[in-house]
Amino acid sequence: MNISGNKVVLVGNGAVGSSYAFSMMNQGLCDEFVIIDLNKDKVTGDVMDLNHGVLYAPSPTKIKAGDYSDCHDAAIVVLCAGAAQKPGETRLDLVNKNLAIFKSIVDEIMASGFDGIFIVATNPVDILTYATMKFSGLPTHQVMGSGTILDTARFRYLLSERFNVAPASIHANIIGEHGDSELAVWSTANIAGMSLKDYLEKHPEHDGELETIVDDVKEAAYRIIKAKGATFYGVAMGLMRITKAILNNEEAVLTVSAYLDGEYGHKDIYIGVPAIINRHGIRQVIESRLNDEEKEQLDQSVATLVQYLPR
Ligand SMILES: NC(=O)C1=CN([C@@H]2O[C@H](COP(=O)(O)OP(=O)(O)OC[C@H]3O[C@@H](n4cnc5c(N)ncnc54)[C@H](O)[C@@H]3O)[C@@H](O)[C@H]2O)C=CC1
Ligand SMILES: CC(=O)C(=O)O
Repeated sequence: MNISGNKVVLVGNGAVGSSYAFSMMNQGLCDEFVIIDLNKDKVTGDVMDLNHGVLYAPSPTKIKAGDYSDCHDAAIVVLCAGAAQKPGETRLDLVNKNLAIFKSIVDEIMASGFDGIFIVATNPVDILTYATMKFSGLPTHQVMGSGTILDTARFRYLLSERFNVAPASIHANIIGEHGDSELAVWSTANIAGMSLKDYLEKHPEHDGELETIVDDVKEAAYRIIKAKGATFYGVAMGLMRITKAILNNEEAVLTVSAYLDGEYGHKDIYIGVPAIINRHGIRQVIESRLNDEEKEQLDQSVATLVQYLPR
């Protein structure tokens, strides 16, 4: 596995990919950032535009247009290529179209000799992450998806608004499919070690508000797509956060789409769960304690995804 250098290659420079490129440049996280897309004019324009902002970034990134041969010495390849949902479509509706696109992209990347870490964002992300692992033949720890990193951020933002506590000080996760069957792990959610259940007993004015928060998380993408056609800033920050955890060898716990090999009672599936991320990719899936209702919901989410896996 290639764990030297910090070159990042982005494949898919649409709304999500270009927002990710901007957040990466803004944070100055890597020395070299290469962009690949079928739409070469858009890449040319974005590369110029991004480079014109580098002076004001905390440290300089060399940003350039590239092709698949650039992946050979990349530490990370981020996949944002493919079709996005139209209003009314679910993420799972995109599966056949995006699996076909991914087969050709992943084959080209592997032909370059790539041996780094894949981060997948394209939907349905859990299925495409599994497909990337299968198409690439890389070990499961070198392939991850953005999973529920965005849903967890939406959840913690909404909780922070409700309780007037910073999102970073709220410990609460959304797990499962990045999609309609995802679930909130309420049983372990806490603020400074105080469970949300205990917190609510002390703040009865918030009683009954929590279930609407989960609905708001699940509906967020549909509402944003209806309002402006696509969602991209939130996921771009989530992708940047995962990239940072890898490049800085952080051992950070993030809710990514990770391969389950018996954890939570499931095998041979990628799904959103908390996992420790470091320079080697996924070091370990964390098995949070779930209550019976949450376990049942996670089982349902796995059952939903299994039907779509390419076998
Ligand atoms: N995981 C998550 O949390 C989120 C995932 N998404 C997903 O990200 C994906 C991208 O969404 P957008 O950027 O909004 O779509 P977009 O349509 O703006 O961009 C897609 C890009 O992929 C490129 N592309 C298509 N086929 C290609 C190929 N064979 N090789 C290279 N480039 C190719 C297109 O030229 C285009 O630039 C969608 O599947 C969307 O559902 C979007 C938001 C959140
Ligand atoms: C589009 C999508 O997957 C999201 O915003 O959650």
